Formats: sequence, structure tokens, C-alpha cells
Amino acid sequence: MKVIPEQKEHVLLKDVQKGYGDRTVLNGLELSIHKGEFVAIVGKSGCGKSTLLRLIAGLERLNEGVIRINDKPLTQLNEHARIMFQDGRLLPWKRVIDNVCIGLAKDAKAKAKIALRQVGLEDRMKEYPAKLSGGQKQRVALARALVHDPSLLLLDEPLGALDALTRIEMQDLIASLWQKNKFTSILVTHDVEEAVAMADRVILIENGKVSLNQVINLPRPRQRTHPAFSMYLEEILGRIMDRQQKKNFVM
Ligand SMILES: Nc1ncnc2c1ncn2[C@@H]1O[C@H](COP(=O)(O)OP(=O)(O)OP(=O)(O)O)[C@@H](O)[C@H]1O
Repeated sequence: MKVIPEQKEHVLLKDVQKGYGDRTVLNGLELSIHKGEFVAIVGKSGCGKSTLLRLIAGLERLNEGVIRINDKPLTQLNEHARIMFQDGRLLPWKRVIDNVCIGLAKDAKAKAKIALRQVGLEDRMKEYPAKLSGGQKQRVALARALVHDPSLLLLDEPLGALDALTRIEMQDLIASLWQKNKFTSILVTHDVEEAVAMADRVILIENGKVSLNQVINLPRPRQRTHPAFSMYLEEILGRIMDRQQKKNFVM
């Protein structure tokens, strides 16, 4: 008999409700993510993707429902998580290495060097951020997150401002570091192709809930030319477009 390995739950959201004023954003959202999984969140602009990520980071409070991290209710800042945003949020007056050291204790420099090596930027550690390209700045932001050895990496459209080729390079870098370091990853993205290239599972949010939960069963490293790659892409895009068209028709 084939034994299925136990998958430990890392992040659990039960009946999550979140709104601002009288605007409801998340409305009874349910989601479970297991340890070491890479999940991508997609959905149209304003559907609540970033709100969801901020709730998991503990940066915002729920209106109702519960979020459990490693089976404990999340009531404050999520100390297991690090978050990376579209703008790297580097401090321009600090050198690359000192940006990576922010929030670290004594052995900071040695750790920061290792993190910069992992993202391929060790040789630029003495520069100021202004001297770096957009992609390099995001590599520093990634090193700054990874240096804390997080068990949960939250990615809020971190590659959205990069050109297409740099974006693919960064997708592959993040995916390979995720495979090596075995943290759980949650990526918010507008780009369904990016979601299929990186994630084990793609989640679509509509009307405040999860409306699609698509497992991506493709080998890693992901090949964008794999025949099943475009199949997944079409399937997810089709779901998004189909609903959109039906909605337009009704209107
Ligand atoms: N602090 C806030 N105060 C009031 N409304 C907010 C706040 N943050 C988000 N919203 C609203 O909540 C909704 C969801 O925003 P959110 O940023 O989560 O969407 P998103 O899916 O990430 O959008 P995008 O893809 O455009 O970044 C939007 O209507 C937004 O205007």
C-alpha cells in the first residue's frame, strides 16, 4: 500500500471576514496551506489579495474568523513571516550590506554576506541602492527577507515592476531558493503565467472567497515550454475570463 506522507498545516484561514468601512473585501474566505508549499494568489485588481497577505503577516486585524499559524491563533505580528513588496523599500542612505543587516544582531555581517551570495549580489555589497538596477534592488530585498531564515515568505507582487527577462530570472531564483531553503511561500501576483511558473497551487479570489484551487502538477525546475504549462495557463485564465464575460453579459 502506498503511504501518503503527512502534510503539516502551516497557515489556516477559517471564515475570514475583512472590510474597510462599509466595503467588504474578504467574505468567509477559507484556505489551508501546508508547510513548505508554494501557493500563488491571483484575482482581479481590488479583490483583496494584498489584504489577505497583510492579514497573514499580522499587519492588519480580521473583522471575523480566525487565522492559525502552526496551529496557534495569530493575534499579533507574525514572527515567522517576512514580507517582500513590489518596491524593495531599501534605505537609500545605507549600503547594500547594511540594508540586509537591518534588524539583525551581532553576527549580522557574516549572515548578510551569505544571503547576498545566495541572490548573486555579494560583489555589490558595498554599493548604495541608487547604483543598482531594479532587479538588483529586488535581489537585495530578497536577501533582507531570507537572512532571517523565515519559515514563511510572503511575496506581494515583488516582480511587478521588472522587465520581462529580469522577471523570469527572479522567478527562477526565488523558486530555486524556496526549494533549497524549504520555507512556505505565498505569492500575490497579477500574472497568471508567473503563478504557474512558481507555485504548487494557484488560488483565485473572487467575491471575497476562494473560487478556484488549482494544483500545478509540473516538474521543477519549471519549463515554460512544457505542453502542460500552457494548459494550466489557459485553464486558469479561462476561469477568470469566463466569469468576467458572464458578468458583463448580465450587466
Ligand atoms: N487601508 C485601507 N483602507 C481602506 N480601504 C482599503 C485599505 N486597504 C485596501 N483597501 C481596499 O480594499 C480592497 C482590496 O484591496 P487590496 O489591495 O487587498 O486588493 P488587491 O487584490 O491586492 O488589488 P491590486 O491587485 O490592485 O493590488 C480595495 O477596494 C481597496 O481599495
